[in-house]
Amino acid sequence: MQNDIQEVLISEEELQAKIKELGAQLSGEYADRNPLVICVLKGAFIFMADLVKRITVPIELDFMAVSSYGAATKSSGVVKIIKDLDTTVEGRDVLIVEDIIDSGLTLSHLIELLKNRNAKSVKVVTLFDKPSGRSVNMEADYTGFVLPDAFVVGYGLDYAEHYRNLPYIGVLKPEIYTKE
Ligand SMILES: O=P(O)(O)OC[C@H]1O[C@H](OP(=O)(O)OP(=O)(O)O)[C@H](O)[C@@H]1O
Ligand code: HPA
Repeated sequence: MQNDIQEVLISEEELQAKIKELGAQLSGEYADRNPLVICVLKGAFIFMADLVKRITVPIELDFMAVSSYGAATKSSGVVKIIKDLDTTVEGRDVLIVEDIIDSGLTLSHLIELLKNRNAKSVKVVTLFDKPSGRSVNMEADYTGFVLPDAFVVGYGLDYAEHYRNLPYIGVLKPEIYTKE
């Protein structure tokens, strides 16, 4: 698995230091608001677990599974909801936890959905942002790292469902996916 990685971009230690900072910022923003913190599965599962341990104020959690990449390195453009929330968002302060914003399609779809369901506020924290990939206008409220134009894996992010369990973020060797 490690042999398929061209370069480690962000180490485990750098990830944890940034997540601690984000947790402190969010604890300030959401004190006394009991936000509904929504994990966008599958990619954000590790970030969600590490982030909520760094939030020191009361929160509630929920999970949504969304997919648009399949076994590809470009978004299909069709955002499929595979698992919906268990909780109603009406009147709630909602914080979406994403692993990466690339084209922006997943988040623009989700934000519209949650606003249509009458959430009181919808904000986004993303660990990674790849601005070079954007096809729609989309900015997170809180961002961990800005990434270069490369397909990355690890720390929850996959290529064809593999590499999610790498503890760091790495650039995948292009020969792994050029047969697409
Ligand atoms: O900004 P975008 O171009 O929409 O890309 C970002 C989304 O793509 C990935 O999810 P994917 O659809 O691969 O599903 P997964 O989380 O199950 O891997 C990632 O986890 C984000 O949710
Ligand atoms: O660079 C990426 N890697 C893995 N999953 C992704 N989903 C959007 N961009 C990426």
